[in-house]
Amino acid sequence: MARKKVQGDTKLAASGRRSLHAEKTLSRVEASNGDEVKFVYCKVVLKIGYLDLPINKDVFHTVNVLSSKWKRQEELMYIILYDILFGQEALLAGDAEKFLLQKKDVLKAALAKLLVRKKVKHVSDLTTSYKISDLPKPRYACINTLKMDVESALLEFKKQYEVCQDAMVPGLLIFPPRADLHDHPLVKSGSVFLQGKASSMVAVALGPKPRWEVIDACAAPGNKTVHVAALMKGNGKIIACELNKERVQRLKDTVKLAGATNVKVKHEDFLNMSPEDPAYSKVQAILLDPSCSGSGTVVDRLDHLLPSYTADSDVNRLEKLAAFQKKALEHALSFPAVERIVYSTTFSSNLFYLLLLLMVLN
Ligand SMILES: C[S@@+](CC[C@H](N)C(=O)[O-])C[C@H]1O[C@@H](n2cnc3c(N)ncnc32)[C@H](O)[C@@H]1O
Repeated sequence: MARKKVQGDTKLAASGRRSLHAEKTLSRVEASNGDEVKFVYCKVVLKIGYLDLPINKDVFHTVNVLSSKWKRQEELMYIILYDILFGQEALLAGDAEKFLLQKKDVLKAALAKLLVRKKVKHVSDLTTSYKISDLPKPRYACINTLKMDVESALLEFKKQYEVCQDAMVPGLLIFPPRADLHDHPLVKSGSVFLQGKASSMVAVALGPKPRWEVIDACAAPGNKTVHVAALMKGNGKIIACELNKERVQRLKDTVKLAGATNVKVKHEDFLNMSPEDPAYSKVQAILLDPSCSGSGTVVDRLDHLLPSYTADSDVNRLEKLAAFQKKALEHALSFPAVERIVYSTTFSSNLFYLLLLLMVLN
């Protein structure tokens, strides 16, 4: 069996801000390892740095250059604006980049005005002048299309909330920041799952076809498992693997509540699932959402305020997690029929990101 190797593009994962621009601009990356060319297409899907966002918003607000066409792609505009204002490399030119590049001088002038208005000299001072807590965060909920269609869910929610559909993730609804949906009947019945935008992109990025066999390698509590099941319209087969006994029960409960009958829950260490086992010979896709530091959500977690927190314990934990993630990714790559892997994790640099890599293998 040929062993697939991640080549070259792992640096995308680590290259921070530039890589975040890759979503719309990187279409094909080839990496050669002698006679093995395995990693042909890679896409970094999510990319909003919380700290840059308010600056970019203020700049756009000041210059008002976005036509309605570009407003519909606002997130992409923020990323390109980031590159124009703070990037160090030449931009790859698509239509969106060309459009904003024409406004480069106006945008830079707006940033200069913002510095004056905020009474700071440098952009780094500007960044710290924004408080994360000042950013209103919308609430998201993902419709379980195994139980309910999007229109019916919208009709129901609109009785109570101002709600709209997300432009990027089908079936994802956006609610106002303070909407509390935990006790909503549609949530209780498993027709809707409370899942943030980043998490909701994972199954969509995997893009499973209804007849596929899929492994969800680190599955509990199972929100992504049931999202994959819904995208497969309840057909095909999902093997949902979970190591932790208590969490296996949670996973089973989620699957049952969602009515996802094509999911087989396995209480096992993913690393012990043998790629040579005939039971997995037809597995075409793997969703890999391994335990991670959550550092990409550090602003919400506030771990550093815990009495047990020390910088050393954090480093130790990160090293262990990183070693596990590497093993798990290598293991996923060793399944013979796998064509697609989505690897999802959070990481932090001086900004905060969730990283989602889609690997299409041949
Ligand atoms: C980030 S959570 C997964 C979240 C899940 N994908 C979801 O969206 O609901 C990671 C899970 O992987 C499990 N896990 C950790 N190591 C594992 C291993 N070696 N094999 C299988 N599961 C593992 C953890 O117990 C945890 O439940």
